[in-house]
Amino acid sequence: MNVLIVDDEKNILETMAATVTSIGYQAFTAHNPRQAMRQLKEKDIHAMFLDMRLGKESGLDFLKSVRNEGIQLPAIVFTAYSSVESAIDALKSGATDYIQKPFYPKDIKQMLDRIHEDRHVEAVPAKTAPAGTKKRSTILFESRQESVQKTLAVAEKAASSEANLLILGQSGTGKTVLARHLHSLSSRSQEPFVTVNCPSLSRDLLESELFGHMKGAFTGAVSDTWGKVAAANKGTLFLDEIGELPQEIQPKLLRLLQEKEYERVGETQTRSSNVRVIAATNRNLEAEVEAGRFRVDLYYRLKVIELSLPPLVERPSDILPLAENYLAYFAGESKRPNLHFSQEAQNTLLEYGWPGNLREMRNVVERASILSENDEIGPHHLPSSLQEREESSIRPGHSVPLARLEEEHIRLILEKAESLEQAARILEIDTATLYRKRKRMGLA
Ligand SMILES: Nc1ncnc2c1ncn2[C@@H]1O[C@H](COP(=O)(O)OP(=O)(O)OP(=O)(O)O)[C@@H](O)[C@H]1O
Repeated sequence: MNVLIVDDEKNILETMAATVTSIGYQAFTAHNPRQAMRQLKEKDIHAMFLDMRLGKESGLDFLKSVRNEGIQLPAIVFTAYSSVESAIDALKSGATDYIQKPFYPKDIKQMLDRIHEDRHVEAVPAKTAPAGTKKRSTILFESRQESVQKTLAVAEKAASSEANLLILGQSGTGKTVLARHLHSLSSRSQEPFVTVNCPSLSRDLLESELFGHMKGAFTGAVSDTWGKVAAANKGTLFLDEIGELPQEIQPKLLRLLQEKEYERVGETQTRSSNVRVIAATNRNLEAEVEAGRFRVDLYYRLKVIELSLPPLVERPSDILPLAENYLAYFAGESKRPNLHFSQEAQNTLLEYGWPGNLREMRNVVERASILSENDEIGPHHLPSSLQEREESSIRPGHSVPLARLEEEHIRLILEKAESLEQAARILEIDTATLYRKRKRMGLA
């Protein structure tokens, strides 16, 4: 991934370039808006770090002109000035995120890794797209699976309400993508969408990241700052991995949700906020509540509307459409429009358990599209983990009685599922029926 750093200070440019290179990405630098614009137009730049102040020129004016040129790459703005206005201005001028100085290499790494992962999600070319070009995307908000259709229908209705939303699902099932989608469908879509990743910071830093702090509030608090609650004002605050929210911060978040009020760390003045909260978790929050690790009142505040994204293994009828959609994207990227899966490859995709869910599938399809030497993707282009299953002679189309096929299918699903209830949902039969079948088959 190619990263452009735009700053008028030579030492920042050099340090940032060294940091970006050490993370494993390619760094390009520019001292002023003209140099930066030239690089954006001439090179294939995938992400940009930009200072608010570029000598006498404004970084945000430059960002606006970049957006006016139709260049849509992710842009992160350095804000040295600890005012909430600067963060909000940055987001309104088209910044994807902002980062306050001083920052650490791990902050840069986290941001770049996220952009790298989202690159195909956004599917936005860094260079100006000619007018009328259809934007390709790997994202598919359609499903043939009834459970997902229901979730998407509720999501569409809930998007326009002001209710807090809780998205549940294993890692890689698309919680973040859905949260962004909900924001884009809401009346807040023109305002910022701000993400806070709850487990990535220590308790103190997370509290300050959320609410901001006053100079001297804790060791390392060298200046006053505003947090992401302030930056998300009028927009959406996305709390990722909410199940990891430290217990000390939970009452403060509850107050924000209930009273729409908060205080910066180290300050007594109460501030009011206008944010809509979308939270996501891959944990069983109900169990966290029962174990006393998550406040029950906060849980109920967050889950006014709950949206559950099932693991891919519970969406068997979506496996091929999703894989085909990814393939169409990568085929377009590599200008090989006839790229397709062989029948055998399709069977392998269908039979795999997809523990990494949609994220894993996208990576598998991207890899296969790179490895295939001609237009057909065969099973040998798929990672060996997809083929490592017990070869069974009991398969559809083989000469086996129907009852044996049913038995084998139930056995495999029971092996993969986390509970009898989950297996019953996948099989679309009720739990009692599955219980009886399992007993009869001697699998209990
Ligand atoms: N609706 C979708 N259509 C196609 N691909 C999707 C969709 N949603 C998610 N993905 C793919 O899955 C990847 C992971 O999505 P996302 O980050 O939203 O998952 P997550 O549930 O938030 O994961 P984690 O809990 O690990 O943060 C995305 O980068 C994208 O490639």
